[in-house]
Amino acid sequence: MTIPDMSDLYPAPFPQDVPLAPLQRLSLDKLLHHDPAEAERLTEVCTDTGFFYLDMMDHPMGRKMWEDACVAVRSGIDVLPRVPMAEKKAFKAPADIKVLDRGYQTGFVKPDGQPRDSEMFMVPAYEVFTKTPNNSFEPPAWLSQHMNSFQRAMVSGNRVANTILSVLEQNLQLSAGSFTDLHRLTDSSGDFLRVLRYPAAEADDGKPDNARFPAHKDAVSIAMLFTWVGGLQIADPEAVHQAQGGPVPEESWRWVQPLPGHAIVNLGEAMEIFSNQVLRSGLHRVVKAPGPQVAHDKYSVLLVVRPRDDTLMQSFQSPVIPQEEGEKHRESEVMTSIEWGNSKIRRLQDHIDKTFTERSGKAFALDRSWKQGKVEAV
Ligand SMILES: O=C(O)CCC(=O)C(=O)O
Ligand SMILES: [Fe+2]
Repeated sequence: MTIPDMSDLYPAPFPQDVPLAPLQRLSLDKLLHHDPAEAERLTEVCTDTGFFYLDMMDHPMGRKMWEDACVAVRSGIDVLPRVPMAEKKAFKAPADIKVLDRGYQTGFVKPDGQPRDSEMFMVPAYEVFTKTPNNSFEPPAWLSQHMNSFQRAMVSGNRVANTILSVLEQNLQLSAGSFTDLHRLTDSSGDFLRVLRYPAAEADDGKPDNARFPAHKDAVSIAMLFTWVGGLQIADPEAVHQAQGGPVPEESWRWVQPLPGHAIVNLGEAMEIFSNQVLRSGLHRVVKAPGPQVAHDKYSVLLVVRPRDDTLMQSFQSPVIPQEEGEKHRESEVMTSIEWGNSKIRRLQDHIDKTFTERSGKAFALDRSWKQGKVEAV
C-alpha cells in the first residue's frame, strides 16, 4: 500500500536512541471483521496500557481517515502560524455550553505574538452536523474555508471509534449497541476535532518546563491521534499505579514514535468508568520533540468521541465487569457525561494554571470563558 507523499510533515528523523513505549499495532481491517485473534489483542491492550497503534492503511475506511487527517493538519499548518493572536483568541467557547469542545486555547504567548509551548483549536462535531435553532455554531472566519475537511475527518473518526467500541462491547459480554449507541454522530455529545501546534523550541534541556501538555488522561471515550513529529510520551502503567495519583518518576515516561499510516489510539477515562476499571486509560503528556525534531513545529490532529450528553457515568453490568459497591453509586450521585466532562476538564485546567503560577512566580489563570458557565466546583 503506497502512502501519499507527506515528507513535509516529517521534517527530521525520529531519534533511535530514546526509550519507546511498547505499543501493539492493530489492524483496522481485522477489527472491522471481528477477527477473533485481533479482538483478543485489542482487549489485551485495552486492559493494560489502553494505548495502541491502529494501522489505517489496510482498509478503505482507514485510508480515508488517514487522508482526512492529513488534510486537517495541513489546514492547521495554513492558519495557526499566520493568523494574529488576537483573532485566534476571539474564537471562544461560549459560557454554559459544552466541555471544551470548541474554541482556541494557548498558554504563554511570547512578545512576538507566537505561543511558546502550544496552541490548539477545537471544532465541535454535533453542532456542525446538526443545525438547530438552539445550536448555532459558527466557525471563525479563519477556519471557515477548512470546515469541510474537518467535517470529513469527524465522520471518519466516528466510524473508526465505533469499530473499536463494537469489538470492546462484544468482548465485555455486553449486548450489541451498549457502547456504540452512546456514540452516534447525530446525538448531542462533546465530540470534537482538535488541531494542536507545538512551536519549534530550543534544544531539549531535560528540565521540567519541557512540558508542552501536562500529564493527563483524556476525558473522552476514545481518542484517535494523528501526529508526525515526536513529543508524546506515555507513563509506564506500573509506575502510575505506584504513584497513587502523584507525579510519576521521570524515568517511567516512554516516547511514542509517530508511524506513517497509523493512528495512535487511546481509551479515555469514560471507558474505565463503564467497565469499572477493567479497561484502562493511559497517562500521557507532550514534551519538546526529541533529538533533531526539536527544531521543528509539531502538529497533531486529535479526534475524540464522548458519550452522549445524558449518559450516566457508571459501570455496565456484565459477568466480566466486577460490581461497584452499592452505596457508593446511588443514581442521584451519578454524573451525566456532560457534568463529568466539565468536572474533569476543570480539574486539568486548574492544574495547568497552578503549574503556570508556580513556574512564573505570579498568579496566572488562562483565559477560559467556558468556566463562567454551568461548571460545578469540584
Ligand atoms: O499532540 C499530542 O501528541 C497529544 C495531544 C493530547 O494528548 C491531547 O490533546 O489530549
Ligand atoms: Fe491527551
